[in-house]
Amino acid sequence: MQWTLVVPVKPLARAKSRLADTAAGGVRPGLALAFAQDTVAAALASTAVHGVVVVTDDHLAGRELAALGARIVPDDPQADPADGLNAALRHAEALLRTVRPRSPLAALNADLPALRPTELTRVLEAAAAFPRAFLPDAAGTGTTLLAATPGRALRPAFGPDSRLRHRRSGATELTVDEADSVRQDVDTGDDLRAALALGVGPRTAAAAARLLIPGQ
Ligand SMILES: Nc1nc2c(ncn2[C@@H]2O[C@H](COP(=O)(O)OP(=O)(O)OP(=O)(O)O)[C@@H](O)[C@H]2O)c(=O)[nH]1
Ligand SMILES: C=C(OP(=O)(O)O)C(=O)O
Repeated sequence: MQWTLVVPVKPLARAKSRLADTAAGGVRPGLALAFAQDTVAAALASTAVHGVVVVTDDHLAGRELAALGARIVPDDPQADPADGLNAALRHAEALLRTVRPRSPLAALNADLPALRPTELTRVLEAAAAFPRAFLPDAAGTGTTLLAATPGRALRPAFGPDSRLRHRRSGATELTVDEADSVRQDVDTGDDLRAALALGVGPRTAAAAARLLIPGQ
């Protein structure tokens, strides 16, 4: 099964607020962009991925991620800002259904800088067995990937406690061995250290080196 992935990217100036104690305001946008670049590059390298659609209103992120091979669509201009992420995913899903109605679709967070293509392939292959399925994040309360096979709606419920909400929505919780890099989202300084220990992509490695080693 060849998946289309939808990767949501919040405007970089507002991104990664929970990393404030690790990265100052001036460097956070660049770090968030590096996470998204490494996530999208790894996703495009998965043999189970047909293409990546980035949903974002951020012009710089759109330009840089298009350069990697992603297609860019804007957020829903009518959306309630309180539900920005899920509204953006539903909007991209609706657009995609008109272009590729029979494609399996998965939403993937943009903050997975350690993502390995082979591990993503493993997760998508597991998801193919269920109408809707999701992967909990490393912290155990959130979600990093939500998948829907052809003919099924994603029905995204990302945000605080999304693991519970996705489970209650009837999606199957995936248990996949050797998929730590797909679970390791980065919201906090501890998450960033865990991702660095797993091994991050080149853009995050460069951005983190500037961050953690002053003067470099
Ligand atoms: N297109 C789009 N993506 C969003 C929006 N809000 C969040 N995202 C993306 O959704 C994923 C999870 O985002 P959040 O955890 O809500 O935000 P974050 O910037 O990663 O971190 P915090 O600011 O610390 O909450 C990331 O890939 C974000 O870039 C939105 O309003 N529009
Ligand atoms: C939006 C989510 O991700 P994060 O952990 O980045 O808040 C989520 O887990 O549903």
